[in-house]
Amino acid sequence: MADSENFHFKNEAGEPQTIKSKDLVASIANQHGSSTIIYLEHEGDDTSATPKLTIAQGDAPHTAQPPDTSDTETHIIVSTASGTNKATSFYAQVVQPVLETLYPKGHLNFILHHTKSPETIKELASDVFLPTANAGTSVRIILLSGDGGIIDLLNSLLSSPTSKTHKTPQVVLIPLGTANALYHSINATTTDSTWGLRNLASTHTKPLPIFTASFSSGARILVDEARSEQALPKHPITHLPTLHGAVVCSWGMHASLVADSDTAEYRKFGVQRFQMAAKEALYPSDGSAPHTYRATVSILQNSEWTPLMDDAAQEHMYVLATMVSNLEKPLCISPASKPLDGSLHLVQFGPTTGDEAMRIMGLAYQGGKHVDDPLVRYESLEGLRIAFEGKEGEGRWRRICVDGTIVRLEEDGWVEVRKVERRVLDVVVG
Ligand SMILES: Nc1ncnc2c1ncn2[C@@H]1O[C@H](COP(=O)(O)OP(=O)(O)OP(=O)(O)O)[C@@H](O)[C@H]1O
Repeated sequence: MADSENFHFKNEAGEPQTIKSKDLVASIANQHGSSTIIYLEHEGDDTSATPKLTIAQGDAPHTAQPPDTSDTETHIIVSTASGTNKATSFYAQVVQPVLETLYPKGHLNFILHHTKSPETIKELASDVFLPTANAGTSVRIILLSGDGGIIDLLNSLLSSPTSKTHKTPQVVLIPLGTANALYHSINATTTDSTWGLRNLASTHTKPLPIFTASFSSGARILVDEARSEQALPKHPITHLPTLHGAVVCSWGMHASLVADSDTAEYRKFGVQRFQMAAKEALYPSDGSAPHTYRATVSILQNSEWTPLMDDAAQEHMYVLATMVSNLEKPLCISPASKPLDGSLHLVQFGPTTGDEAMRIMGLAYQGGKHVDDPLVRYESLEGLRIAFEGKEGEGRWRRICVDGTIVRLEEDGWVEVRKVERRVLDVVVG
């Protein structure tokens, strides 16, 4: 029997048991004619701590029927350096036993990959997943990573043309990164506390909406804690440096704090690293005011580009276009965005004091109340363009964030973001 909050079952001794429905991964029929109930137990209120997995036998209504996997090539990617390096132990302690239970025979054919470098996921996508999908085989990728893993998949899958027989690969997101914006946005309206494990038995998918960011020719990706630079992939037709994203493109305070906090030292602090870097940027050690960011920002609405404001008034602190509602589980950046709805929203505010910026961002952590603040501009759009036109001398103020990747532009550089209609990855949903 299931009520909305609790799931009831009888254990092997016939004793009644109750668990929270949100912790139930699946209740499935087993070969003994009874049920196998898979659920998680959380320690205290710390939702970031690895939960305890329980697999019980008993009598229960069935909530899932794991699909036949014989026609699908299933890959598991464990992104070993995501978040606080927990993906390896989470796979061994939680994901692997769940897969063995859901797919007693099928899991023997699943192909397991542990990442060895920042290139592993990109190489798998271009060398294995794309050719397999192009040959007309169904590919399902179980991805234990943060947003970076999805972006790596996306960009590599888009780097070569697809064939006539191509089948869009599916991805099951298991959130093992720092912010996990895409996962938390897809699940913003659900009460699922199973770290995406419930979707391991699901056959429902939705296309992942994406955007394209095109850059001026001198744009470079900053890597290795900004100690080195990399060229961006070039678009096959426009030949412009190009990145594809599914979460966010930002400049100003957001891009700076993502960039500044992407060091081994900061990463140890998990999701706190973003707020720590924000404080450093907003309260410079010399006591000066936070930086005023200067560039011409334009928005695309109803197929027309319009500057956000008069050129002389173009000063900013926060400029961000997003396809998701939540940048972190508690940080609702765009309350009007619904899961995988394909919308793009602008969040912008101008130069202000550190205290005011903290107040505005504090409202975002209260369910997205910042969008009602008079200082914040919030609207739906089809594209965003940021052109520096020599207005920012120092490179650190010309850093753009595309889903966590940091791109530094030239003094007269520019970036243009547009939604694109292309089906590259299907996300498995509940
Ligand atoms: N073994 C490894 N060595 C070096 N880099 C790795 C390794 N494994 C994964 N990476 C890279 O580390 C990055 C991890 O990014 P990911 O987004 O998954 O985690 P995160 O940044 O902690 O989370 P989020 O983006 O959700 O905040 C990816 O770019 C990935 O390619």
